[in-house]
Amino acid sequence: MTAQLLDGKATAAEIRRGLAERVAELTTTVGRPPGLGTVLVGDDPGSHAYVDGKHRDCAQIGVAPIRRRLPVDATQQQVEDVIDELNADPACTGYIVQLPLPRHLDANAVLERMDPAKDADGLHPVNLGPLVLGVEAPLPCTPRGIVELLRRHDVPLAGARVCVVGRGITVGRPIGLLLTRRSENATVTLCRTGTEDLARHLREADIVIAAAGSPGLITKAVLRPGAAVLDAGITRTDQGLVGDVHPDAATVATWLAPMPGGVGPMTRAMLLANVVEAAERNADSV
Ligand SMILES: Nc1nc(=O)c2c([nH]1)NC[C@@H]1CN(c3ccc(C(=O)N[C@@H](CCC(=O)O)C(=O)O)cc3)C=[N+]21
Repeated sequence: MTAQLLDGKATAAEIRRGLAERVAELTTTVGRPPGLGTVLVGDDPGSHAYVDGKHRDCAQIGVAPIRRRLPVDATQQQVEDVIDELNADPACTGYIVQLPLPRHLDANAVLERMDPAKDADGLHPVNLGPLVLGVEAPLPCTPRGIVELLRRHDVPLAGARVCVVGRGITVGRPIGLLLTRRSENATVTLCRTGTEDLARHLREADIVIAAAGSPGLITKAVLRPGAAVLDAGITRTDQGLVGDVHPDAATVATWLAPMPGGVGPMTRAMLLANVVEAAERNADSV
């Protein structure tokens, strides 16, 4: 058996086509396109590549890119000045601060200074409250992308046993909150790589979401035959980017969202969706 592809690349392209139509309409009614800002501090090549990708996505659907770059030794004040500037800029509908920030900066203070209405990542503390409450607010992009990918491939969620590995703020922790909403009704076990008997939790799961940043962690040996497997892990090595899911997993899984081509493109599509939705909310309120 070889797993069917949860094709994030194709699904994201389809989502972008729908968003492009909404952007065209907004641009006409509002008189200017929605704008997505990125704040990049330092010169980490990986971060540069990700941010470039986000700007390419913007260009494809007619969203205006707003780039802000700061040197690796930027002060807290300099970064916060950029945040204040984007908060005040009416052309900037939403923006992200590319993480991680250099260690000398206080990332939480930077994120808290953002206007929550412009939080394209859905990671502002003010937007994490509604995530827990299940009321409307921008959703974290990777969890939203994972749910969208599963839905569009008719992978059943209601009653499914989901094992998440990784309890990070961008993926693991919030995906547990999304999947246990009434609209999804999954049963979620949230593990870390050090969870005792991790293999036992994994073997019980109908759906495995790997977000640990631990290359090759999920092998066929720890999977229930027929499980759906989504790789949200990404580690930069000398051999290139490596996911959390071992290639042999494809021989026992029914569904596989691979890295690359699975969760990553969906994350980027959801960033665009968050910006377009923010622009639509703004257009409705004037
Ligand atoms: N404020 C903030 N928001 C983020 O969303 C954020 C961040 N900081 N910091 C870094 C991580 C990482 N991340 C990725 C998104 C897409 C791909 C992606 O599209 N990957 C391609 C492959 C990329 C390649 O080949 O270079 C794929 O999986 O097919 C990867 C990584 C977003 N992040």
